[in-house]
Amino acid sequence: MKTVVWNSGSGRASETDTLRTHLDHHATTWIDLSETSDLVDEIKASSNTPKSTVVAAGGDGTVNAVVNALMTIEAAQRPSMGIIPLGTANDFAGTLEIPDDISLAVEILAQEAIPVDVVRIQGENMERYYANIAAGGNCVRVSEVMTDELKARWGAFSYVRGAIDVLPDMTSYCIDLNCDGEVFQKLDSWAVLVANGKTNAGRIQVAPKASPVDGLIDIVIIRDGTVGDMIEIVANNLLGDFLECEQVIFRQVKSLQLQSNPPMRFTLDGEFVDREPVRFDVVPGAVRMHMNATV
Ligand SMILES: Nc1ncnc2c1ncn2[C@@H]1O[C@H](COP(=O)(O)OP(=O)(O)OP(=O)(O)O)[C@@H](O)[C@H]1O
Repeated sequence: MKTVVWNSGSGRASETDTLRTHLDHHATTWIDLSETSDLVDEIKASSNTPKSTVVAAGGDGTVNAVVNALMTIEAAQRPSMGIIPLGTANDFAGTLEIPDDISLAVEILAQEAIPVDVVRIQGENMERYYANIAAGGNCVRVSEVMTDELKARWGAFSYVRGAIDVLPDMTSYCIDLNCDGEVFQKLDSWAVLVANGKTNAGRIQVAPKASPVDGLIDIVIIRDGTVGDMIEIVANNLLGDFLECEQVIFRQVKSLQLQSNPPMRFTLDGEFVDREPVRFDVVPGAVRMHMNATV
């Protein structure tokens, strides 16, 4: 039994009809994320056994919504999860090596589901989950300047183009961190990434060593520096070894506590969160996902 959560606002939503032709014979319930007022209730009504599967047919925002709904279901009853990458960037699907081609992605749904980590994020009166990456600080400002027009014009380079726009006006955040007991105080920083998946903002490798099945979150802190330092980080990021840069702190941990002045805003799986997170914890193997078993 399958429930498909699709999203008429996702980048490749026009291909949902093709997906229907592949899945309709599986007695499938379809829920449009942008129409539903209570995704949790609808999922619980249609898929409430560990033998059922909830498929997120959309981008990272849709994956995020499904993960949060599934985490409200007791672990022993939690359905497995599949992903059909019908979004624009589909960063988490990329980490799980799920192909963009719909018929190939549907074939992956038949593979055995593997327990995948998710991350719990907490702040004042706020608790939620994400699958891929929480990006805070100036990354959020880059996301803000990334208009649809800029994305269409610059494609895969739109994030670099957005970073160049933000460069002259970067905010410096003074942060205190506790990474599994290792304490850092008053670090002047530009950005904090807390990663379960490897890529963000359109397949940019911001956490190349992250694995969603290792029981750890990858913390990447980009320290405050000069414009030259930032250009070096971006250039090394494109070449793939930026974790070695002097301006970068990299840790793999189970939990992170964070305080920032000024308060640091975050995006979770590409969507803005309105409250400041203060704690991140990996929840190992929380959701069984159909994926390429070699990941
Ligand atoms: N939980 C949610 N409820 C309602 N709408 C959502 C939710 N999450 C995301 N959206 C909105 O749905 C739209 C599409 O999101 P989605 O992330 O699935 O596709 P995308 O943006 O094309 O893909 P990607 O994030 O991979 O680039 C966005 O406008 C997003 O703001």
